[in-house]
Amino acid sequence: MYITPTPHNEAALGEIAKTVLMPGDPLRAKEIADAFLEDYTCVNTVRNMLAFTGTYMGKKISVMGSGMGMPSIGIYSYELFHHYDVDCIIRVGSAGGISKKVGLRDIVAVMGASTNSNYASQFHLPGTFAPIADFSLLRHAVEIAEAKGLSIQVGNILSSDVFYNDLPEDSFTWEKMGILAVEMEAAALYMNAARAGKKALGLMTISDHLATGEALSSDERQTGFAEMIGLALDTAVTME
Ligand SMILES: O=P(O)(O)O[C@H]1O[C@H](CO)[C@@H](O)[C@H]1O
Ligand SMILES: O=c1cc[nH]c(=O)[nH]1
Repeated sequence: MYITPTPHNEAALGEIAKTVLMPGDPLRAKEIADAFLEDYTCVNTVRNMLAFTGTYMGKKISVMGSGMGMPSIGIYSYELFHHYDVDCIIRVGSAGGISKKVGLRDIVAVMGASTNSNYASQFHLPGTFAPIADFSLLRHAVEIAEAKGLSIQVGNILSSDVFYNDLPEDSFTWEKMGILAVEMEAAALYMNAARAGKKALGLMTISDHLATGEALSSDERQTGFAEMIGLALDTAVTME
């Protein structure tokens, strides 16, 4: 049974599309709607976690902020999957490079999301869960990126509960396991999708590199993110 609105989302059932793009920043959701969607309306303003629904290449698409961190995306993605009958969420975020294999502006398609969070404990599993992307979404995104000539890496990332780590060198401990980059939401999104029997994918643009200290300027982030958003939208449309 779908119960809307929720404590965090004032949209009515049907006002949110089956596919939702989720950046961490709700203002980026507005920028995405402005730049990519046609005939869009704002369907949520609760807590300023803005959500917009419009069309892209004739297909109904929503874009909504997730907030930062796993508790936040945990709430919003749960409600989208369970209360709004959303089928597919594509997280579009920034990430800090850990591996030398990734450089600034690269897009990382998140095949697996390792984590230092205990988000999975709620599922009472007799072991360790491996949060992974929906394969069909991942495959389409990689094929489209390659056709567009985008610089894309596919692999495992770290979804971290902390941005400011008291032991910054911890990040590099993950590198020996092939971790490409660090962000703060994908693992919870993938777990919620798995539990709901729905689809999720994370696409990240490398905005800074922990090993080199390099960081994109705000203008460069804008351009880089536009490539990632276009990729996410083209993937969403192809999946229909
Ligand atoms: O750019 P977004 O999507 O917010 O993602 C990254 O940026 C935030 C930290 O600055 C965290 O949410 C992290 O996951
Ligand atoms: O979570 C994040 C996102 C971008 N850059 C980082 O270093 N960490």
